[in-house]
Amino acid sequence: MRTDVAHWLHHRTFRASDYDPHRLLEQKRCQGSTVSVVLPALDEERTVGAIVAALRRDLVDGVPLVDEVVVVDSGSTDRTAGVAGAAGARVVHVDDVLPEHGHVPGKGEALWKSLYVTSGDLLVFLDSDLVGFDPTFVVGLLGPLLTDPAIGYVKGLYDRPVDTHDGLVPTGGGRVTELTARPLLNALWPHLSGFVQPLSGEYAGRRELLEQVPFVSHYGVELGLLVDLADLAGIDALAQVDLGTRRHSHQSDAALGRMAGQVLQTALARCWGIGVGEDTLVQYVRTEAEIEAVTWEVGVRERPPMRSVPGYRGARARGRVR
Ligand SMILES: O=c1ccn([C@@H]2O[C@H](COP(=O)(O)OP(=O)(O)O)[C@@H](O)[C@H]2O)c(=O)[nH]1
Ligand SMILES: O=C(O)[C@@H](COP(=O)(O)O)O[C@H]1O[C@H](CO)[C@@H](O)[C@H](O)[C@H]1O
Repeated sequence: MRTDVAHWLHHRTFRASDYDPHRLLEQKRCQGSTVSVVLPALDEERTVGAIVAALRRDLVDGVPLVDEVVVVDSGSTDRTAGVAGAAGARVVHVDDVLPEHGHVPGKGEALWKSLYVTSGDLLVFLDSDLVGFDPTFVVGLLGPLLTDPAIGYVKGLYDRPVDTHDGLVPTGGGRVTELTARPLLNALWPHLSGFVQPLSGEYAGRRELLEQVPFVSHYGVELGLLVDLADLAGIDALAQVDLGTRRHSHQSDAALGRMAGQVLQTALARCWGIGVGEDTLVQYVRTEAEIEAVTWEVGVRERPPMRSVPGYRGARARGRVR
C-alpha cells in the first residue's frame, strides 16, 4: 500500500463508538451548527418509516443532534411519502424542487435538490432501504465533522452481508464497489484507495463544500462526490467511519451492471472528459426462443454546483424552501 494512503488510513479512519452523542451535542451547540438528515427514496415504503422513526426517537426528540429529517421522494409509486411523513419526516417530491431545471431521474438528482430544500450546515445522507437501521450511524458520521474542523466529508464503512436464498451471508454486499469502483479508484485515483466503502450510501459533509461541487445523476453521485471533493478540499479533508454492519435491499446483478455502467461513465468523465451524456449498455436475457439483447441507457448527467444556482442563497437565507 502506498505510504500516503497508509498514512491517510491511519489518521482519517474512525469508529462510531469513538463518539458520544451527548458530547457531540455540546460541540454542535458550541459551534452553532445545524444538521439536516436527507433520505433519497424511490419506492421504499417497507423501510423508510422505521428509519425516520428511529432518527426522530433518538436524535431529534432524544439527544437533539438532528435539526431536520427530509425525505426526497424520487417519484415513488408506493406509499413512501405517506409512510415517511407519518413517521415524522418532511417529505419533498423531487419534481417540486427547482422545476425550472427540468426533470432528471435518479438518486443523484434527489441528493442535488436536497441541498436546496434543507438548511443544515452539516448534511447527513442515508439510504432509505436500510434494514435494522441504527441511529448511531448518524452519530458516527457526524463525529469527525463536529470534532475536527479540518474534516469536511465523511463516508461510512461497514460489513455488508447479503440476503440470499440460503439466508444471510456475512459478506458479499457492495458488488459494484468490489467489481467496478475499487479497481477504478486504485487505477485512476490511488490516493482514494483507502476508502473501504467508496460507494457507501451513508455519508455526511459540510454544506460549504457540498455546494461547490457538481452532482452526478443516477448512481454516479457517490463516485463523483468522492473524486470532486478530494480535488476541491484535499484528501485530508475526507475521512471514513466504521459503522459496523449495514443491511439493505439488494438489486439484481443486471441492475447492478447498469449501476456499474453509470459509475464507469462518471469516472470516464473525470479522467478523459468523456462519458457524461448519452451512453448505452447492451445486456442479454434468455427467452423461450432466443437470447434477447436489451439496450439500456447508462449515460449520466451533471447538475452544477448548487452555489451557482440562482435563488439558492435566497432559499438558504429564508431557511427551508417549501
Ligand atoms: O432513482 C432513484 C434510485 C434510488 N434512490 C434511492 O437511493 C438509495 C440507494 O438506491 P438503491 O437502494 O437502489 O441502491 P443500492 O443500495 O441497491 O446500491 C435508496 O434510498 C433509493 O430509494 C432514489 O432516491 N432514486
Ligand atoms: O456498493 C455497491 O456496490 C452498491 C451495491 O451494493 P450491493 O451489492 O447491492 O450490496 O451499493 C452502493 O452503491 C450505490 C452507487 O454509488 C449507492 O448509491 C448505494 O447507496 C450504495 O448502496
